[in-house]
Amino acid sequence: MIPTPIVLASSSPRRFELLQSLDLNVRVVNVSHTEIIEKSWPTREIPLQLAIQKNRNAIDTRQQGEILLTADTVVLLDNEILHKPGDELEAAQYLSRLSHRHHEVITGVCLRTEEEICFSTTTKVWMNKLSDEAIHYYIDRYQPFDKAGSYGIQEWIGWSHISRIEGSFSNVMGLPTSEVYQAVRDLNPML
Ligand SMILES: Cc1cn([C@H]2C[C@H](O)[C@@H](COP(=O)(O)OP(=O)(O)OP(=O)(O)O)O2)c(=O)[nH]c1=O
Repeated sequence: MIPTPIVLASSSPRRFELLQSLDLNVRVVNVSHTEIIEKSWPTREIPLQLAIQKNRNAIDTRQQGEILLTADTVVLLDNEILHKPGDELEAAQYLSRLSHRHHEVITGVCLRTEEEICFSTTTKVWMNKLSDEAIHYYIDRYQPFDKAGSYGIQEWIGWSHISRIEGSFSNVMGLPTSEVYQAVRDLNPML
């Protein structure tokens, strides 16, 4: 396999690990991006638009052949976006809203060389009932303030309280790996 160089403009350690698991050659560049959500965007399109916005705003240090990759993950519940919680109270509110029902996780991804491939992927997630005790235990121990919807499927709460998903697991963690791999191949036929 020819290691295609990916320039990851993201501060998410999960995205870095997931890309590395694809045996791709990844380097990370700093991001200092403020997300601006425009009112005209349909709710379900927000993660895609944010991924595109992050891509446009990233400081482009690409060498020839490198692919600039950006992404954005949100939780969608009752047509409302749950981003990262601002504090413990909001984290607890999000988790009690997610308890005992299903929701969607949408990740927008944007890859750019001379061409651009941008798309979004949706995963449905079924959360069991979360007691107040479980919610407070999870927030205290795992501090999920860097996670959309205040939870990590890859952490205790996911292993113990998520009964089912429909779609990609890695998408919930921040990157739909098989679709990213296909897009990388489409941009680089040498792979
Ligand atoms: C729902 C869920 C989200 N997440 C994470 C993925 C993302 O890192 C984060 C959502 O925040 P994002 O705004 O998508 O990404 P980020 O701020 O971490 O990184 P950057 O904008 O620099 O690329 O939530 C999990 O790790 N597990 C989960 O189960």
